[in-house]
Amino acid sequence: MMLAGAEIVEKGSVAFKTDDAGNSEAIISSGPSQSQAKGLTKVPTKEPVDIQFTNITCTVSLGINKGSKQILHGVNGRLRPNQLIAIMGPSGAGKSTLLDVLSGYRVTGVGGAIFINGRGRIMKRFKKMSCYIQQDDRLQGLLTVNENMTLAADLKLPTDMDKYEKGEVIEDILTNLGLYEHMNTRGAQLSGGQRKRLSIALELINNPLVMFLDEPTTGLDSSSCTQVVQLCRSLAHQGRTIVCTVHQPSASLFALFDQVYVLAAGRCLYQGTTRKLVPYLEEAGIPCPIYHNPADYVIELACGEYGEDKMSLLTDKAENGKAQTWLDSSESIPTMESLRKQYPLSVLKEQDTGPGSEETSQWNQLSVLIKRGFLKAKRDPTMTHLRLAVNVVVGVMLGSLFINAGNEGSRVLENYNLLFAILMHHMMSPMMLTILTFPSEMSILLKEHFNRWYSLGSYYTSITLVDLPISIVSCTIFSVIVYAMSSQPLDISRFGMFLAISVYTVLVAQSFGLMIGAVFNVVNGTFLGPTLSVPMMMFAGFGVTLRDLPPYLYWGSYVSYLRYGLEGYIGAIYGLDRPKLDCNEAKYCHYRQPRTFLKDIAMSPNMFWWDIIALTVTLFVLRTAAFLLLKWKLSAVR
Ligand SMILES: Nc1ncnc2c1ncn2[C@@H]1O[C@H](COP(=O)(O)OP(=O)(O)OP(=O)(O)O)[C@@H](O)[C@H]1O
Repeated sequence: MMLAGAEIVEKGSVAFKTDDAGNSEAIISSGPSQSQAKGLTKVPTKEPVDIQFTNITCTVSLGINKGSKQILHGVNGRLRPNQLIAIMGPSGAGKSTLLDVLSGYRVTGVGGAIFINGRGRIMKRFKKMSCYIQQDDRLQGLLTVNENMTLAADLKLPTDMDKYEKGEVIEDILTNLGLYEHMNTRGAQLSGGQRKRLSIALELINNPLVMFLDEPTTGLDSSSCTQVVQLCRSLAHQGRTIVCTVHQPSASLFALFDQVYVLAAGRCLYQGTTRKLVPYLEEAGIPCPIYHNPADYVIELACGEYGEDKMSLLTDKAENGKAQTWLDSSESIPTMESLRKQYPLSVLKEQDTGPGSEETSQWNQLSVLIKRGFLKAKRDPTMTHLRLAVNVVVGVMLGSLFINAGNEGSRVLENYNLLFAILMHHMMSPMMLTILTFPSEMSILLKEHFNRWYSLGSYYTSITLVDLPISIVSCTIFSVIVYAMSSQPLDISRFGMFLAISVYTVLVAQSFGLMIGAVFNVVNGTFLGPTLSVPMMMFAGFGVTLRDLPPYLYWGSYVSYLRYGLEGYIGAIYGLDRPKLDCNEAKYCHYRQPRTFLKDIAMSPNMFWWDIIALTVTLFVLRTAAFLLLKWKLSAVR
């Protein structure tokens, strides 16, 4: 039991003091890193945001015939402005779920009501004033801190602001967050604490009034934890409502929060100030032992270490979050009605008539995203450098293996194998590269799109446009090498046809990879990509000619883009009435006449333009399907 007047000091930075009336209060001494975020000059000028939530439930489906699971059981609460609020609780208590629900990130299976300044939450309006920073730092690792900030400013600040004004905002934020000295460090090279601060800095650019942070201290050492929480505290005291989930804070860290919301198995055990937690527990008849960190004690209670009955006792006492007696200045907390009067609808008119879902126009988003895409491509060793290198190496290898096979009548079958090998190369490398790299891009897309940086349409168009020149350049390098080394006919129109088919195959394969990467994770995608490509190869007309395909399987040749690719190559190399081939290397030269070969493989040399049309339609269908799947995925994860 805590004695009146007793003082417990942990790590020299915080003291919990109980006065004669039994009120406990945390005293923060000048611990480390008090200097962060002394105050942004660009403080909120809009009204602070008061959040109230009632009877929040969240149920998730466990799969077909496996039923469902309720994570949140009708919790209630009040999140006041100017407060740094911690959602605490043992692992699995539902902290992240509650944060997902409050931020609007999770919508499926959610019940209850959320009120913003006394009115029912309208998501479009709420998203304009809030941001959500998830646990894993989803940053552009290839870009420096300054580049990350500049691009975010270009996407989130009005386009009529000049670069000097934007620069001032960036400087202000970076200086306050202690990142100014690391301006030129790439995201991937920052420490955990710096990455966390950069995640916060990026969202601060458009000055949100409400910030949700999922476990901002996880994985950080105690000094970085204090820095990050100090920073959040300073930002909250500038008029923001900041809500974080935390696992088990030390006493000193705990004292930095203004308000705590304790969850246990989806129910609220306590909602109130950090100072009032000890008296609350005392009043409930389960006092915090002396020399015990109250944060640790309440988590132990929430874990059920002192019995299930204590948990129910606390849930009843907190009325599952309805009780507001333990909040700061509880007697003067405005009612919903008075909040509505304080913020009349006419005040909201300005917010509602502002820019649409995103801060800037689609054109601006597209141009900024293209700029970012090219910057990343320039530095990305996998997507660009390795891709170019692979095309050169594979080109030289195939060229050496099939050297001079293109104009020799006795080596026509070898040349046919070469054309199929080229097709495989153009199918596998872009498809696998996309399947392997896109899921990591996906997590960044989810965060940035949710926080209204840009629309999905702008993002999708930008990745398509950025990749196009890289695909064309690498394909051209490969084609020149292979075409020359294997001595294919020296005719510019034939080479043009060969190159066009190659580029189309790369683009179609990449779109196929994008469809898989948008829906599946790396492991499943790596399995599915090659597996689904096998039927495409079967129906290409290479192993089994199109003539020999059973009639009931003929449809397969229409959906296989490899069929159009192979037929297009044949048209380019052996079509256009190609004259007799040389027969220098063998006495018997069965395929001296290209016509004989075309008859044997059952392919028409005059289908080139049909093949191009078929590949164009396939490309359009797959690109549209990938976009729709991406759109579905963005809503399905929520
Ligand atoms: N989509 C889901 N399907 C099934 N169970 C889920 C799903 N999402 C969350 N859960 C379960 O709900 C419970 C609460 O999860 P949540 O992530 O909110 O907990 P938490 O308190 O944030 O935990 P931690 O501190 O470990 O991150 C956990 O038991 C989790 O397994």
